[in-house]
Amino acid sequence: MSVEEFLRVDDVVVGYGSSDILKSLSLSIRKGEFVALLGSSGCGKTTLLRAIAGFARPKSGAIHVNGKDVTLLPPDKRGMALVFQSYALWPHMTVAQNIGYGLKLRGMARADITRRVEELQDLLGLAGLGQRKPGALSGGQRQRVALGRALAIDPEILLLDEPLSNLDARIRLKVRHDISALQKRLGITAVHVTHDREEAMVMADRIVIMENGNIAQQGAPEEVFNRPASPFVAAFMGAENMIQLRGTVGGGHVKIDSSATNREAVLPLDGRALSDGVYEARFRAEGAHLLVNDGAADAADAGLDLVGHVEAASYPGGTWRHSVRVGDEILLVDSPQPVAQGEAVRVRIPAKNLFLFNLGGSFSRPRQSSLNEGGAARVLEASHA
Ligand SMILES: Nc1ncnc2c1ncn2[C@@H]1O[C@H](COP(=O)(O)OP(=O)(O)OP(=O)(O)O)[C@@H](O)[C@H]1O
Repeated sequence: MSVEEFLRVDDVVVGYGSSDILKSLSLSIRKGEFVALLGSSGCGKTTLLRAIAGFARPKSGAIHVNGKDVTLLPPDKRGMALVFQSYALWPHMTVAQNIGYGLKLRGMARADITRRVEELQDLLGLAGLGQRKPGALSGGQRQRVALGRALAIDPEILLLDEPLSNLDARIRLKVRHDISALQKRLGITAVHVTHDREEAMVMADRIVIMENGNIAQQGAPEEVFNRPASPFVAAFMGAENMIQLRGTVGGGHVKIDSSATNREAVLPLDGRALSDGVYEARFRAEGAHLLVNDGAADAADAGLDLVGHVEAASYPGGTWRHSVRVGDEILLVDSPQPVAQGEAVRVRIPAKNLFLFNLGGSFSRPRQSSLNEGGAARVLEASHA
């Protein structure tokens, strides 16, 4: 185990009954690192968190913390704390009693518990609320009490299972910030499960994108966002516009053949692993420019031009969003100005905003990634490590 690694998950297989959800998954996390597990519903994020916490026993593989094998240790012997989306606070206990609960279980002296609870209340902006019951708190305050209860036991590792998903948008931003600041200040290693891409981007040092019980890609937020390794990751990171192109590779460039729906383009390969053939191209609505199709020469910078017409425009705020028909595809493209329905347009995608992946076989319409199928509510243990 290298000094860098603090939490290591080695080839774990975890399943329920005969079906394996995590299929030989490995992951290592540095001390003090904040890792977000991101992925579509049912891909195994919570299962991984539960395995780390000790609530799901791997069929094979091992989990180490600071060099020690914890695979068979019960949850309360792992130096970890888990915070759920449902706060699971004791309704009959006060804020102070909830926060101090784990310490009482551990037999800490009453005066020490009082001191520690007060410290945590101050740290979490809950000073003065110690005698309230959870029913008399806002959602954000309740989640901070849950966090306080988790932190009271001085965990080395904080496991967060969508702790913000029950909060309204404004409070969510605040608690998001609070958790990040606290985690950095205390130097705790954190693993955070979320569906929310932006939340993962702003909170995490590293994002781990999961797909069907495997890791599809991991890296710093900007790396995963700007250099997705697969169509799935690109789509998951918001590049949901998808078209097919044909091209050839040579001299550090990829030459995109012209077609009924795109002009010829020569783009720098820029590290893309491509070979001649058919490509799945992906880009974000905000990554393209919408130009009235006036037949003007291409701009000097490398990019791809698609040709189509506007089918609809709406104003979600900030910029106008257009549905643009390009051949058989409907693409979403943002623009600071509205463009009228029926207008012929060019969709210009700068090379750096275009994600290209080789497609095996012939020129056909690939299956759309289904990112958020399912979504059935899960029932989690209302206990914490
Ligand atoms: N106790 C269980 N018994 C049987 N199957 C389960 C159990 N818990 C989870 N599963 C299944 O394991 C798979 C992965 O579930 P998991 O909760 O890890 O996914 P997730 O990525 O956290 O999903 P979500 O984002 O919806 O919370 C799903 O197909 C789920 O139905």
